[in-house]
Amino acid sequence: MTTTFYKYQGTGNDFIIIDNRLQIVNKNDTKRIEELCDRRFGIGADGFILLENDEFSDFKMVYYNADGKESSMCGNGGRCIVAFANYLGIIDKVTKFSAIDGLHNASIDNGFVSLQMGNVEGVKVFEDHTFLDTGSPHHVEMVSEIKNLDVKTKGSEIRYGASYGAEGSNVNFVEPISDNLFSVRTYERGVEDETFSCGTGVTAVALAMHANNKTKTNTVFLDTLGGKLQVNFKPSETGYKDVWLIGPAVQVFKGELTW
Ligand SMILES: N[C@@H](CCC[C@H](N)C(=O)O)C(=O)O
Repeated sequence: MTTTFYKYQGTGNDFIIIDNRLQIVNKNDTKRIEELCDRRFGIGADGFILLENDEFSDFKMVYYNADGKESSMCGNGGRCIVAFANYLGIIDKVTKFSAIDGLHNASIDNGFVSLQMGNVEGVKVFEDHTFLDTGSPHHVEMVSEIKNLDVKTKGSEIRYGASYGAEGSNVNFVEPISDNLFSVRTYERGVEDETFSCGTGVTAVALAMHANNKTKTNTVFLDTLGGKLQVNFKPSETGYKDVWLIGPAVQVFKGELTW
């Protein structure tokens, strides 16, 4: 069967997106999804996303990592699917959609998508790193000379390290540029490599920098390999609330694929 697919990118984190409102995709075909995400034998992407109907909101996002397995929340994917829903005419400028971690408010203006992330509780600050869940699990570690870091090697050691067990964690390295701007590089589980940007990752970095008193502002800018993102938040009694991830989401091309 032939299906139209769309390629989107959000600060260089790239996704294959399919309108699956008619349930045309075999969601258990892990091997096919992995093949499509392969950069040499497929279309190439960090993740694969289905847009589906939802009973309680405008649409549902189903997210798979490049390894073909369904995973936890994807912030950049969330921003891209909002742009896709707007392109399809399912939504106008403001929406509420459902993802694996619950309902998300979002809006789109001039190609920029603001996505409300879930409240974050239980930020764990350790001596040399911070761990928190922003819809996906994130290890945040401060480094110097981030430009020269071997993110793939160092990230995979931590991701597979004893403390994160079989589930693993995404791993973010961060270097302050000023008190509200941080340079970030991320190793993503399920891609098993550095990606150009990770939305739940930069959200985790912004909150971790606040929890560690590295910033005093509630608006933080993050420089990634693929561009700049903004995270707004408010401290709550148990963590952070009103957390918003803001940045561009771009349709790159569309094509046809067969299942
Ligand atoms: N790129 C994503 C994160 C996707 C999920 C992650 N790889 C995981 O499995 O935890 C983002 O933008 O948040």
